[in-house]
Amino acid sequence: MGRYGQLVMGPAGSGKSTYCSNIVKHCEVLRRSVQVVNLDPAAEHFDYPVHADIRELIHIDDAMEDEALHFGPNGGLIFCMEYLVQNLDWLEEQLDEVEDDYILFDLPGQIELYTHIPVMRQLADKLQSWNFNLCGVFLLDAQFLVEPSKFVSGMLTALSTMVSLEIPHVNIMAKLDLLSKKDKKKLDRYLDPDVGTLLAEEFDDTKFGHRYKALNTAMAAMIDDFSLVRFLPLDPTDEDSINDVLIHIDSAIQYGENLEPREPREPEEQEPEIDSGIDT
Ligand SMILES: Nc1nc2c(ncn2[C@@H]2O[C@H](COP(=O)(O)OP(=O)(O)OP(=O)(O)O)[C@@H](O)[C@H]2O)c(=O)[nH]1
Ligand SMILES: [Mg+2]
Repeated sequence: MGRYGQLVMGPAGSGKSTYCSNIVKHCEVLRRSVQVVNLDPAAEHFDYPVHADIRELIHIDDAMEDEALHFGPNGGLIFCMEYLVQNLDWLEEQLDEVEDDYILFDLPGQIELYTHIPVMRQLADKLQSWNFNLCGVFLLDAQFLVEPSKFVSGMLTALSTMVSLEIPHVNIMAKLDLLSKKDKKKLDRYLDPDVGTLLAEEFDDTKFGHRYKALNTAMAAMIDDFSLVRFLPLDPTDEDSINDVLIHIDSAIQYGENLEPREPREPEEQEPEIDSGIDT
């Protein structure tokens, strides 16, 4: 069996660690083995069993409390991630111990890490050289997506991450359970967006919109023409929704194509049926 990995990315608080924990719980029911590696040196709390933890290599406090470095929280985080990519043999050792190689990498939420500095690309390249089939999983909080201007800004962040990593990429609209009824009704427009129309509605009657109409039109055309960015909805209270997301990512990394058939469960231990979507 090959090695498979998800790089779980997204802005601060977008739900990355919760997503990892939900996928682990979901896979337990499916009897699928999935491990999580915490790569957030500033993490304080996560409720999944951790296979490896960057804080054993370097902790954000190491960078902030060091007399010579004196970093603040943001510079400290970048320092730690650069330290990680200079010491990737630590990660290689941790990963060598895993038997079933399907790993979720829970990453920090500082957006510069994905858009401005090369550490994520270096990490992804290294994992691929260790035979990982990788998928970038980019989470954005649904509450920050259901307005045209926020949507475009989120979309461009996701796009810039996708372009810089050059690996299969899935965008997720997370925390759907927190949307109001009114916002839920608007959801279809954002899941299958016509960016030009969205922007025109938001900006056409404003001074800004008038001045930057050409720019907005070009941006919308680029996103539409290339179908570059789509979001998958994720409602953690709905197992089908978690399953759909997982099937999508599995197919992006071709997981499941060479799997051995699994033994069926005894009837008494059967849990609620969830279609794994994988032909066994
Ligand atoms: N209702 C709801 N709350 C969520 C969901 N996902 C995350 N949360 C909450 O949002 C907050 C942030 O979630 P985390 O999973 O820690 O987010 P994160 O992206 O790992 O955050 P950082 O690592 O700090 O960047 C927590 O209070 C979670 O309980 C969701 O799908 N639904
Ligand atoms: Mg987290």
